[in-house]
Amino acid sequence: MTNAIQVENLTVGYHWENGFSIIIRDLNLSIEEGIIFGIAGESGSGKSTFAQSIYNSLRYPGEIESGRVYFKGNDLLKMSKNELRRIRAVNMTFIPQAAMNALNPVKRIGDQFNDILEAHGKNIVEFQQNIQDVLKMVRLPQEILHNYPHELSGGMRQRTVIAMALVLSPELVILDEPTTGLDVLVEHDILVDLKKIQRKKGFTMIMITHDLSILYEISDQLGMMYAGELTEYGDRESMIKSSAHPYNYLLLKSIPRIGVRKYDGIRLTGNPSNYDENFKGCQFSTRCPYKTFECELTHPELKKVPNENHYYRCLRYPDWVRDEK
Ligand SMILES: Nc1ncnc2c1ncn2[C@@H]1O[C@H](COP(=O)(O)OP(=O)(O)OP(=O)(O)O)[C@@H](O)[C@H]1O
Repeated sequence: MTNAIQVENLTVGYHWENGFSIIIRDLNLSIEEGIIFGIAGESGSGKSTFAQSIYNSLRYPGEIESGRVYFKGNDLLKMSKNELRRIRAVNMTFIPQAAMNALNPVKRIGDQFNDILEAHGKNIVEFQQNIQDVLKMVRLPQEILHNYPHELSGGMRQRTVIAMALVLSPELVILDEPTTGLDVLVEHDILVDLKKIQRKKGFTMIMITHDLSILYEISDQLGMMYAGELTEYGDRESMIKSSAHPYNYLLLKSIPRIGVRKYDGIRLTGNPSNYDENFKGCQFSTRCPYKTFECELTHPELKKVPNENHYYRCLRYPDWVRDEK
């Protein structure tokens, strides 16, 4: 299996008046080509920082302290601005949070498509068919090319942004909360369509969202982020059937399901915290209902669930599962 992207020992933080705070510590992850990899976690866990870091688009006060991010064998973090410009949109693309609000308000959509093509030295006439194809894929009428962004609904603007990101057929698409601000049905439709497009085109998709239910619906593999660390990641089925980390388990339990009696077991309480450099134990232990004394002292190493493509950082697995029962 070839990797679309390989992240090694990534440590990222933000400068502030009194120093530098680490937000992501020593993160390692390989994402296979051609899959949808979802990343979930509560607000502030570092998902956006991670996405911007692997696209090498993190700006001050953010700074990548160390690490490597290999894409097609090259370390993205070592590339010059020109090299990055060459591969962005063409080989890999990033749809940041609230991207639909970043459409140019005074330019027609068609002209904005043309700007992308021009910026990458493509022949605008030759690529008109590509524009028509991607609009069809995201289920937008060709007429919107004559519209200004304000003439479109939020859902249509978001579909437009996705079409623009796909027009040059990138191999890797990173989406950060692609449907924030849209109503639930529109959000669901767009993400289901995105999965269909991904399957048809075969690109690798990394999708970040706090919406665990949709993430579990569309991802092939997924990871849970907590305080700047991946607490658990792996194949979707294994993550659903046998959560190895209490964080994933309790978040899954918190998803309300129609027709299913309300879960009345142990719940996730407390607020998420940032990565705490001075704390040597498991970052989740301050909220973990299954913790023991040891969890507060020892940082859990990454372990593998036997016979599964499924990894976790928990000192108490599988003991905590027995406690739950
Ligand atoms: N521009 C910034 N300056 C200083 N600190 C920042 C900045 N952006 C993020 N942070 C810090 O990094 C932490 C992680 O932020 P990040 O946006 O990566 O989290 P997230 O998981 O994507 O959250 P959300 O789901 O709310 O977007 C924040 O809690 C904050 O402490």
